[in-house]
Amino acid sequence: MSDGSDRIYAKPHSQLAGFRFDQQVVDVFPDMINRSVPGYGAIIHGIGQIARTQVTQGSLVYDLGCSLGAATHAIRRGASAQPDKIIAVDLSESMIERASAHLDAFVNPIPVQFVCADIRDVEITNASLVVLNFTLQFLAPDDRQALINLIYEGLNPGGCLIVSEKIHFEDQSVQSLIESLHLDFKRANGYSELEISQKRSALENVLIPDTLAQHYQRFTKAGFEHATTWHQELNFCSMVAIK
Ligand SMILES: C[S@@+](CC[C@H](N)C(=O)[O-])C[C@H]1O[C@@H](n2cnc3c(N)ncnc32)[C@H](O)[C@@H]1O
Ligand SMILES: O=C(O)C(=O)C[C@]1(C(=O)O)C=C[C@@H](O)C=C1
Repeated sequence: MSDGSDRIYAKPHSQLAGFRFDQQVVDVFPDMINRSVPGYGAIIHGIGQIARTQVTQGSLVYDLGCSLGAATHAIRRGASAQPDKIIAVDLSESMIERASAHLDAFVNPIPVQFVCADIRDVEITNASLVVLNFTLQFLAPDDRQALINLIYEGLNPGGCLIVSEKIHFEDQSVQSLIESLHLDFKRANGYSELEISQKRSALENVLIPDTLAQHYQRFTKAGFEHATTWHQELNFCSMVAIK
């Protein structure tokens, strides 16, 4: 039985498979993401604050790639208007199972519908807020623009999209400096060199980061006229685009 601490890569793996959001990741996910992503807690808190003004009466809210629903619960706590519901989508059955099982522990009048599906197949409509919190980076790069276009079309006027991502820097010196600071962050959170290097290999070709410029170009191409980065810590940032 797991105590919730992430030791997935603590022992040498003879064959390293690509990273997957399976049951063993579900069992340690909160610990893993907090120890791996600088600013994760602040971003979840900020999503709740953005929800306070952005979520509108009778609209729909989408949490795409919801994992265990951390952003969903922040939105429920933060929203000051009553949306129809939050549609929280994830492709991992294990994630959706665990998120659904724990829903009743969070008492709140805003209904949540957990859906196990590919976010590329979800119909987005009447949306006041759409969240992609560290999800877009796992989609094939060629599929990213089409998803942002669909989200733009499904947002109500004034509606907003939050995209949090691991980012890559075009400038090699900046990339190496920030990357080494991120490795220090992981070490300071108790990950060994073996854990860090095995996780890095597992994420190769699975998590493909864009540059900030690529994100902004994508927003503009979809039709968004307003976008900014509202949070950044090292190579992890959160952007907001408003229709
Ligand atoms: C880093 S986690 C997201 C964390 C979560 N949003 C949070 O705030 O805690 C990425 C999630 O995206 C999901 N995912 C990746 N590709 C997906 C896709 N094509 N459709 C639906 N979910 C996807 C994974 O299963 C995983 O649970
Ligand atoms: O880039 C890394 O080293 C990570 O561990 C990042 C990351 C992410 O951004 O989603 C990858 C997988 C886990 O979900 C937790 C964190």
